[in-house]
Amino acid sequence: MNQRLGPPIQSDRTRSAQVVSYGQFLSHEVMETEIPPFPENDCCEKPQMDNIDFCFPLEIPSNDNVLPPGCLNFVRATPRMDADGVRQQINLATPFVDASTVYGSTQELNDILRVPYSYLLKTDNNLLPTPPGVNTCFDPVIPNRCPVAGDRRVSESPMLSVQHSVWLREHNRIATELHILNPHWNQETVFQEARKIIIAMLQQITYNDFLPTILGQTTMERFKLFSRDVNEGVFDDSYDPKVNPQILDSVNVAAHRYGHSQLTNNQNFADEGCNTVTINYLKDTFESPRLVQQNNGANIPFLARHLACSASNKLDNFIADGMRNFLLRLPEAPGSDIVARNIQRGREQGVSGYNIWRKICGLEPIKSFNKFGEFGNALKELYNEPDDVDLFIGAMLEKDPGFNVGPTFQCLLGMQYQLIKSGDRFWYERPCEIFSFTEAQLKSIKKNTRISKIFCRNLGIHRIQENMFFLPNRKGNNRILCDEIPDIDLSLWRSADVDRRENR
Ligand code: HEM
Repeated sequence: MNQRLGPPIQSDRTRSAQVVSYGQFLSHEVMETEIPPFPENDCCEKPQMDNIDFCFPLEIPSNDNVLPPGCLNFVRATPRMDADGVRQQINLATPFVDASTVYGSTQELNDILRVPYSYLLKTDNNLLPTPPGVNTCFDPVIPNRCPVAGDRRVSESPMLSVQHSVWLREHNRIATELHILNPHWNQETVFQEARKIIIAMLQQITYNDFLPTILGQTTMERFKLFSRDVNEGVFDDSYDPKVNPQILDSVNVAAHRYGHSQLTNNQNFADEGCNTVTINYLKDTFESPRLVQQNNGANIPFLARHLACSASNKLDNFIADGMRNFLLRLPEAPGSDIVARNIQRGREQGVSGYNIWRKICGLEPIKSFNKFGEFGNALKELYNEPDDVDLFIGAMLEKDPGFNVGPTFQCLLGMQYQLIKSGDRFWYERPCEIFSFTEAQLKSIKKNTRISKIFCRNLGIHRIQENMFFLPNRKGNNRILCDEIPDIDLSLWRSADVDRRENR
């Protein structure tokens, strides 16, 4: 279907590749649908292919430009019945922005990731750890060492592995600083305080720097997503115990997948001057941790500069070739097609069509194919009625004057991020005697957290634009020395009893 909807490359003039990669990291932070593993489960093989509770294979038509005609494997999400006997799916990740990508969503994984009896997370030569016996590699042919992180999709793309690496290093850096500042704290206290700071930084960046680049100012304000402005006060108690913070199916199968359109075909290496020095193709780098691991991680600064310096693709209905024709082509061709998978995932989970969601969002349903503009005719050949149009397809065709996701996805994502903020009992701005930051600490987090500084501190880069989600050519966002970018003041975590002892 998506071959009918347009060319694959549409460069964004303002957003950087970091917007895309952080978006993927964030989507993994809040959701992972449980799906039985494949290729172990092949829905193109008899007899399971006829088991409609388990399999929903795709049929590739004979006129497909790339994929061979016939059956393409597609395994349905693991089912669970709800109290009303309706089939539902399981989210293996915690839905909150709580750094589960760094620390894991289960105690069992957290134990694997931590150095025993220490405040540190495990590393392998300062790279993501590769503990023996834990195999997360998807690629059975290329002899990679398999990195482990809080989310098992860590190696889906090299850019994603960079996001995981930067937060792992930041945890260990902060924990080491806290230990130096407070030598009397036990290891567990240091670990948990560092974790609390990491979660706060992720929440601060997500809700104040990242989401506005996708949803736009108006939607941010409409859903009360921004953190409280430090000029109006530091703490904010947004917690509502009545809120159900789970991830909506419509967000899982469609709205949060908007980022598939932003991916470019390249994940290059860039030098200190932002020049591309090596071209890496997306289609060759899925599930390939070796690109990040080579020469003890020497490629990481080159990948990090690519994220800062290169443009993302536009938020629209065009999808890069690597994603729609060569997706996860492991160990060999044929690959898969992300758009077909997104549509199929929506259908297997019974998610309502595009027009229903427009109505829920207070938008007029689209009653005629002509209203889809230049793509109306293509849709007319593919669907019987406008009401049949799948959510992902219809919403990705919407245009937004600010070049953000269109109004339907603004509504769904706005709603979702409001739910996981107001349903979070440990939200970083909450005033609470037991766990909250001090006023000075929280103020420093709010004023001085920058994803660019976190990259500088941990990935060996020396110049970067302050707002890494936008390209450096934007007015007021020129590349500057890392030292010029503000930083959280960790000395605010030195506990009073340490000061007292030193003043004796
Ligand atoms: C190279 C980069 C990427 C690759 C290889 C990739 C690949 C995939 C694949 C294979 C799936 C499962 C499809 C299915 O069977 O349902 C998926 C799901 C998903 N993707 Fe991506 N994706 C990438 C980037 C992104 C980005 C940039 C975003 C958003 C900003 C995103 C958001 C999602 C979401 C929300 C899901 C559903 C997750 C779940 O429920 O487990 N992805 N992606």
